[in-house]
Amino acid sequence: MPVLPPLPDVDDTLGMRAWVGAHLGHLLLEGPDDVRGGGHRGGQAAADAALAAFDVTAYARSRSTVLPERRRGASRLSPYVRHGLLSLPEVWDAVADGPPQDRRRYRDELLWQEFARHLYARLGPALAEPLRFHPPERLVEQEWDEDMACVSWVRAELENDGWLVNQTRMWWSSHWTVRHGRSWREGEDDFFRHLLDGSRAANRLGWQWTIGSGTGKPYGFSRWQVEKRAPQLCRSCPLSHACPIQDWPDAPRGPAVERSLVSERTEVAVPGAGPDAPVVRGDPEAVWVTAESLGDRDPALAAHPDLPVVFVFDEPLLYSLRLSGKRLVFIAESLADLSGRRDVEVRLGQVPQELAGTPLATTFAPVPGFARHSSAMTLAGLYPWPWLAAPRNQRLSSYSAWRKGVDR
Ligand SMILES: Cc1cc2nc3c(=O)[nH]c(=O)nc-3n(C[C@H](O)[C@H](O)[C@H](O)COP(=O)(O)OP(=O)(O)OC[C@H]3O[C@@H](n4cnc5c(N)ncnc54)[C@H](O)[C@@H]3O)c2cc1C
Repeated sequence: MPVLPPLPDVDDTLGMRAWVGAHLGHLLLEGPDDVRGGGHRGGQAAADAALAAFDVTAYARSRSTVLPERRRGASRLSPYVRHGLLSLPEVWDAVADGPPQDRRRYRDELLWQEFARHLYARLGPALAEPLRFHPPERLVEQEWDEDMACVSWVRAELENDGWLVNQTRMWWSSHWTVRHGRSWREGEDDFFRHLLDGSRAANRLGWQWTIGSGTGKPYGFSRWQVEKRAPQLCRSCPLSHACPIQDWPDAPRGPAVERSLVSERTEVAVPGAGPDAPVVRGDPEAVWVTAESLGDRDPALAAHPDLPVVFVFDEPLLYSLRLSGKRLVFIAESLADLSGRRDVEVRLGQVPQELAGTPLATTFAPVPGFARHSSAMTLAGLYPWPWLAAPRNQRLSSYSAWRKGVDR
C-alpha cells in the first residue's frame, strides 16, 4: 500500500476530518462521510497542556461527580495516557505536591491502570475470558427503556465525546449486563469503538470488575447513584415518576470459573513485560511508533532524535474493529503534532509487510499485537516500556493482592 499523503496541520480540524475520511473512511464505523472528532485534541502539545492545567486538589471528593461538568474532579487525561503521550511515571510525579489525601487517591487510580496493563501483559487475549466468576445470569430479558434520561445521556456523551467519567462507565456496563443480561463482551467492544482512551487492558478490566467477574460482587446501578452524582438528569427525565431503575437490580453473582487464570500464578509468555534495558542489535534506519506510544518522550524516539519516524495504520485490524472516526482523528492529530518536530511517514496496510527490510528502533508495548508484529520485523533496537512498577510475577487474583507486590 502507498505511503499516505502528508497530514494536515494539527489545528486544522476540518482538514483532519477530511484526511481521515479520505484515507481511512472505508475502515470506520460511520463510513467516510461522517467523520467527527471527539472531546479531546490529540498530540503531545495538547497532552502537556492538559497535564499542566490539572490540579489534583479535591480529586478524592469529586472524582465521581458526573454533573455539573464544572464540578468534575477527574483529570480527563486518560486518552493521553492510553496512547503514551503521558507515561504513568510522569503523571505520578506531576501530582507530588498535591494534598496527601488527593495525591494518594489519584495515584491509586494510576495503579489501577498499571494493574490492567499487568493483567493484559500476562494473560494477553485471555483477559477477554471471565477472570474468576461468570457474569450474572438473567433468565428474563428486561425491556431497555430508551426514554431514561440518565442512560440516553451517557450514550450521547460516549458517541459525541468518546470520553466518560468512571462513574458513568460503571452505570452503563452494569445496566447492560447486570440488569439486562446482555453480553459484556459486546458491551466492551462497543465502548472500545468509541472511547478515545479505549484499551483492551483497562476496558476489559473495567467491565469485569463492574459485572462481578473479577470480584464476585456485581455493581448494581439504580436511581440512587443518579440522584447523588447527577440529580439534574432525574429532574429532566420523562420517567421520573415511573423510574425503571428505582430499585437495585437483583444481581446474583455467576458461578465460579473452573480454572481461573488469575488464581494461579500462570506464566503466559505473550506479550510479557519486555526488556528491562535497551536491546541494540544494529543500526536502525527509522523509529517505528505504535498507537501505544505516540509521544515525543517515547524511549525509542528519544534515543534516536535524528532518525525518521514511521507509523502504520493496521488495515486488517481496523477493518475488523470498525472504530468510530473520532478515535482515528485523535491518532492522526497526535501524528500531525509529532510531524512538527520529526520527519513522520504514515502508511496504511499490514504492519510487518509495510516495514519489511528496514532495520527499526522501537519501544516495547505490552499488548499481544506488538508481540505478533515485531516477531516478523527487523528490530535493530528495542527499548523498554515505561512501567510504573515493572511486572515481577505479582499475584493477579485481586487488585489488593497485586498492590502488595508493587513497590510504589
Ligand atoms: C466499564 C469500564 C470501562 C473502562 N474502560 C477504560 C478504557 O478503555 N481505558 C481506560 O484508560 N480506562 C478505562 N476505564 C477506567 C476509568 O474509567 C478511566 O480510566 C477514567 O474514567 C479516565 O478518566 P480520567 O483520566 O479523568 O481518570 P482519573 O480519575 O483522572 O484517573 C487518572 C488516571 O488513572 C487511570 N484510571 C483511573 N481509573 C481507572 C480504572 N478504574 N481502571 C484503570 N485505570 C484507571 C487512567 O489512566 C486515568 O487517566 C474503564 C472503567 C470502566 C468501569
